[in-house]
Amino acid sequence: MSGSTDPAREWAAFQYEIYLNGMTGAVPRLPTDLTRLEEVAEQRLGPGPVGYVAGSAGSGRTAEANRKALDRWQIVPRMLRDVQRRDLSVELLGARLPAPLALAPVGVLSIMHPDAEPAAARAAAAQGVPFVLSSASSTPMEEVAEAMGEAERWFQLYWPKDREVTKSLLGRAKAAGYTALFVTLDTWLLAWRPRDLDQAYLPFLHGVGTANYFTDPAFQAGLAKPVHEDRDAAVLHFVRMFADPAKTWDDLAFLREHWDGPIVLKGILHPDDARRAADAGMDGIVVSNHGGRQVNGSIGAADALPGVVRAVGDRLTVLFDSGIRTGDDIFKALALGARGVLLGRPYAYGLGLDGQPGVEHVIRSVLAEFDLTLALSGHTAPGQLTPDALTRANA
Ligand SMILES: Cc1cc2nc3c(=O)[nH]c(=O)nc-3n(C[C@H](O)[C@H](O)[C@H](O)COP(=O)(O)O)c2cc1C
Ligand SMILES: O=C(O)C(=O)c1ccccc1
Repeated sequence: MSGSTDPAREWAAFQYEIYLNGMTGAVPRLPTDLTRLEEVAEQRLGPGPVGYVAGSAGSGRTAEANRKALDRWQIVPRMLRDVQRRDLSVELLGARLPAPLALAPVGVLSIMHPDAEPAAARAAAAQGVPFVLSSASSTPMEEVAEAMGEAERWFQLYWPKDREVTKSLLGRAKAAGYTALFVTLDTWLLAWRPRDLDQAYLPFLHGVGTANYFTDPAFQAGLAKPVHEDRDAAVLHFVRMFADPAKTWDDLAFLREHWDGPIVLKGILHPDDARRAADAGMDGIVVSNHGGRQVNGSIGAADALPGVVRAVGDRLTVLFDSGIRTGDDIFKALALGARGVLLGRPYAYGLGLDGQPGVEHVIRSVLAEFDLTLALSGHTAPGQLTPDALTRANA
């Protein structure tokens, strides 16, 4: 998107582009109701990969709770408020963004499409939306950065056991132009995930998700033989050092020491943990339950949001993910106090179904829908949204 146009107008114009394409026979290849992406992905993509992405922890209660928590709220539109000109832009983590949206860190994207992270990152860059690169990406972080040009990029860390590897990953991320660091706190261990267990499908065992490590000098230093000479040993080493369940709040000082940009803790659900993040001098948090992929039976992320915002909303940047599927979901998360949202599975499906254009379709659709929801309910900017815009749905 060129910087000179009004982003909100451009997203609304996408609606007409879709009509026109439809009229000339160039029908959109992906659903415009983004809640249908999963069903289409299930039909068209391989059972292992789509099971990995769509799957969640245990019996799926948390993924379900995420949807219920958002559906419990309903928007109460207001009339006659001059919504002709809208400005969706926000300032987040030191960056001016065209909209309160970023693509969530999703590892192992090559299981969805051979173009993987660089394609998703290019799609994000084309829309001015930040891309959060997973440390478990299937492409080295430098290559993804290269694909993005000057566009805003953030790096997500799975915090390794080994300090040298941690320092090395942070140094590389900084050098490659990633500005903010997202540290994921809810995935020191992979949860009990029946779809993957039943299909015996784990991407690492297919050698996916190790790119940042296998290219890392500090990681390589811990191997008896080079990666290409003993790949199995390298994978085993990766699995052992990839995350560290022994970490505590005291360890955050180490990250502060080795990262001079904004640090965001991802996976906060309890107000006391949010306070601890603020006390530790963190710049932001993501209220998230990892899309329901970690603790089955846990609180729906949107149910956790108001309490966290009450506790720390004025002390650090509160972001939100888990369950966002549509533009009205973004509206609700912002009205409940989030300053921005991350989108997870929907863009992974877009990538799987149509590569970079598929991700662009998802971003443009969700933002067009958000812009229209904002306007049609009487608002012209994300900063105007408060809980007053919502009501609890009758059970
Ligand atoms: C296939 C898949 C891989 C993921 N990989 C990561 C990851 O590498 N790092 C991370 O912090 N979160 C990861 N997540 C969690 C997302 O960042 C995000 O929290 C979650 O997808 C949000 O929920 P949603 O999918 O309902 O939008 C992953 C999620 C999925 C579906
Ligand atoms: O699958 C996930 O949810 C996830 O976070 C992950 C963890 C390690 C590697 C790739 C993805």
